[in-house]
Amino acid sequence: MSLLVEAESLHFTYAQSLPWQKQAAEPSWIIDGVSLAVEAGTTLGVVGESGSGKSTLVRLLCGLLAPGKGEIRFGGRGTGEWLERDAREFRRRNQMVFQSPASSFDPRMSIFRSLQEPARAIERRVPSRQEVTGWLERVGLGPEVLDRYPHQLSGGQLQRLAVARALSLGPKLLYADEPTSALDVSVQAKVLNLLMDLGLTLVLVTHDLAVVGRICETMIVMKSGKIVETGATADVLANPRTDYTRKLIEAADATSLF
Ligand SMILES: Nc1ncnc2c1ncn2[C@@H]1O[C@H](COP(=O)(O)OP(=O)(O)OP(=O)(O)O)[C@@H](O)[C@H]1O
Repeated sequence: MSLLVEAESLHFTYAQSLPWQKQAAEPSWIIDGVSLAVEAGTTLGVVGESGSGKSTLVRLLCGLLAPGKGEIRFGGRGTGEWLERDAREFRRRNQMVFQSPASSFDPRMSIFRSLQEPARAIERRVPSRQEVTGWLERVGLGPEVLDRYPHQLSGGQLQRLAVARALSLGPKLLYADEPTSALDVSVQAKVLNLLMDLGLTLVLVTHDLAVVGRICETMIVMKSGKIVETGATADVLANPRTDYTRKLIEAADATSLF
């Protein structure tokens, strides 16, 4: 067993007091003492009601936000140290796919140019058309999309392209924040199957417990910035220990399309 990500007693708040304001003794934390571990090659599901801190937690784990207290380690090394000494390598290994495929792409750039961007920015090189076409194969798209612009593609195609772009740097870990919630039901399953088949370590934020049941080995349930339940997905779903989780499961059963 090898742990890829470990977080210990993470705390975070968006509130930043100005120098002349008195610092509250203890701020109200948006992420409030979260500890977790993600084993390499597995999928962790992050669920919880709206505003419980799921997206904030993911942004902390992938280094887009810095914790107020606590520690995050990636491959055994603190993210602070990664970002100070090897920020590019850290970014290369940790990639994200966001909820809204349309806003993930610059409307003024062709898809070809957009897909070249991470390699230009992180690896300082310009990938060839042939190389980019190879990335498209992995997500089941043909080269005809390369000369199009985002508005000329469907949400499902754009989300596949967002996955292709995230994979272009050969990440170790993919964070996917509600990657299918902006998509039609008919294409949700396709994007999920794609994520499942990648064989990568995946942290998946979703409100859809049916999806977690299908593709995540372990899960955490968040409420008000805290983890209220964690464990093997099958155990948590079969024997929820809190009313909160039970209600999330009931709500999911009522709306599940799987
Ligand atoms: N940039 C920000 N500045 C200030 N507060 C924020 C910011 N982003 C999120 N918040 C607040 O932090 C809390 C957690 O938000 P977060 O987006 O992490 O929750 P979430 O569980 O992902 O919610 P959802 O399921 O609705 O996306 C919320 O109270 C939210 O209003």
